[in-house]
Parts: sequence; structure tokens; C-alpha cells
Amino acid sequence: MSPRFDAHDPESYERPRRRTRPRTKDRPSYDDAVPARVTTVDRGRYTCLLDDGTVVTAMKARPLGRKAVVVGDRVRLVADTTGAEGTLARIALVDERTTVLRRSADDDDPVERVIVSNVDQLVVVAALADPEPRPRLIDRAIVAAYDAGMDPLLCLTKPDLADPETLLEIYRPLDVPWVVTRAGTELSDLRERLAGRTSVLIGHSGVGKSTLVNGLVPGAARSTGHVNAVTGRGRHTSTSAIMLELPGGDGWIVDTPGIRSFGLAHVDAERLIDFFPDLEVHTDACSRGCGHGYDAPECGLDEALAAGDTTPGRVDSFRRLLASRERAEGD
Ligand SMILES: Nc1nc2c(ncn2[C@@H]2O[C@H](COP(=O)(O)OP(=O)(O)OP(=O)(O)O)[C@@H](O)[C@H]2O)c(=O)[nH]1
Repeated sequence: MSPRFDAHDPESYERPRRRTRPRTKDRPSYDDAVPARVTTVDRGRYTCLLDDGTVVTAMKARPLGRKAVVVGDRVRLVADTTGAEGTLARIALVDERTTVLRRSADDDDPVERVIVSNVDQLVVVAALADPEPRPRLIDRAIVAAYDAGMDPLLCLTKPDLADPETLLEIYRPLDVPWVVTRAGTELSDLRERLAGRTSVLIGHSGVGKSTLVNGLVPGAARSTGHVNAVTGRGRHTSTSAIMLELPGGDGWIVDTPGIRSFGLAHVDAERLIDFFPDLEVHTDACSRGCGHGYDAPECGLDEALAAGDTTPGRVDSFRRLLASRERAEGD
């Protein structure tokens, strides 16, 4: 059996004897701890990148307890940080996160998962066909981005299979920037948007995210799958989030496993309308207390629909999301 503590464990040295001194809450200062960034997590092992490019494998130090450490976290490492084969560092501290992207499996799921931290742009990758685009999932992801204080970017893939125009008609009125990418091309529009930023890529399985990542970061070797002809779904070929530096040090991307749902249990139903700015402008004339839902009487959204100032698809997307959130909050 391996010992529970070793010489590097911050709690193990100068451990007071119980009878002579009361237990202190003071933690070691970690002055010598080495700053690093978590690039991927696999079964309790954290791959961390030091500022000088050294890749170090680490585990959590005991004082962190059950605190989650996620991809994107800026951490302080102690113990062996050489990165030499077979060595293991310890994550002693996690720096305060500037942003966190969370999602729950469903809107009423109390278990929230932090997917990634410290990113400033959320790239919603959606295929124009194979699998069919799912505007409601896209809308949810955009809401999640705004809620997390990140800038959304819509990235539409597989333009050789369907005309982007159909989907762009929905999203053009929003202020959400978009790019269209095709596998095997330069990806220059996307690169421009990613330059100098830290971006997380999310999207339903099979939309071509791994293909994009491989195009952006040569050598990333993200495995690509084939879309199942029957279900239209990818095979979930990517299993864990991973953070990669763009060539030339021009920013970072985080590739996440394909997702099927994007629960928003943490977003207040009342605030939802703020995340649909193209619809929000039509609610000025609504009476106080108007919830803008399906059954709201004399709602500005219905007037806008009647006047042709918005589309049924957009209003429906908002109202479905609202109904789902209200149901969850009423539980
Ligand atoms: N026609 C066409 N096919 C593409 C394009 N980009 C990717 N594909 C194909 O779409 C399939 C799925 O691509 P992946 O990159 O594996 O998709 P993913 O989103 O990473 O899927 P997961 O790994 O399951 O999350 C592959 O067969 C790709 O070759 C494109 O621009 N056009």
C-alpha cells in the first residue's frame, strides 16, 4: 500500500502532535509553488503546463479536498514539477477564476458541472447539415455564454452540405458574430476571431469540432469520428476537454466533448429575455410583470410577430426555454 503522505505533502511536514499544540488552520504559504495551467483532466490526473512550456502531471493536494479542478484553471504546483517521466506534482492552490462555464444535464438538474474556467469566448460549433442544426441548442449555448460573461461566436460547419443562409437568417439580427468554416480550408476567418483570446469550443457530437481543432492546431491529433447514418450522431470520439495553444502563441482553444444538452438550471428565468437582445427591444411596451411567455396577454413579442419584426422561430425558442426554466423553478 502506498503511504498516505509523503515529504512533499503540504500537510505532512511539521505536523503538530495533538497533545502539545492545538491543530492550526494556517496553511503553508506555498511561496515556492510554481504557477501552471490545467490543460486536461483524466481520472484524477491533471496535465498542467508551466509558463516555460514544461508539461507536468499532477494530482490534487489533500487540503483542496473535494474542490473541483477543471481545464483552464490557473494553479500552483508543489513537489516535483520537473515533468520528468513518472513524476507527479501536486496542485496546492487554485487561483480565483475569471469566468466559469457551467452546465447542468437538464434545466431542473441541481448538479451543475463546471466545464471549463478562465475562457473569454464561447464558440458554438453547429453543422449546417449532418447532423441537422439545432437552433434551440445554439440559443441555449448563447445564453450560457452571456450568463458566464463570455463573448459568443457562432461557427457554422459543413457549408458544402447546406446553404448557411437558412440559419444565418435567424442569427443575423442578433449581435452574435459568426463564421462559416469548411474542412480542409484555411479557416482564416475563425483564426482571426480566436487570435489573442482563450476560447472554448462546444457543439453537439459530430458537428466537426475535432476536424476544426486539428485544422487549427496541427498535431493536436483529436480523433475524428463518423456521423452515424441512422442516428445522425457522432460517436463521441472525444472524451475529455483539452486546452491547446494556437500556433505562434496566438491564443488558446479548449475542445470539449460533444454535448447533447445544455441545461441552464443556474440561469434565472426572469433574466432570460436579457439574453435575447433582438427580442428584448420589442418588450418595452409590455405591462409591468409581463413574463413574455406563451400565455402572456398583450405581450410585445406577439405584436412584433404580427408586425413581422421578428420570426416565430426566435420567439418560440425563447418561450420554450422560458417555459422549461419556469417549470424547473416551480419544482
Ligand atoms: N462534408 C463535410 N464534412 C465534414 C466537415 N467537417 C467535418 N466533417 C465530417 O464530419 C464528421 C464528424 O467530424 P468530427 O470532427 O469527428 O466531429 P466532432 O464534432 O468532433 O464529433 P465528436 O468527436 O463526436 O464530438 C467527420 O466524418 C468529418 O470528416 C465539413 O466541413 N464538410
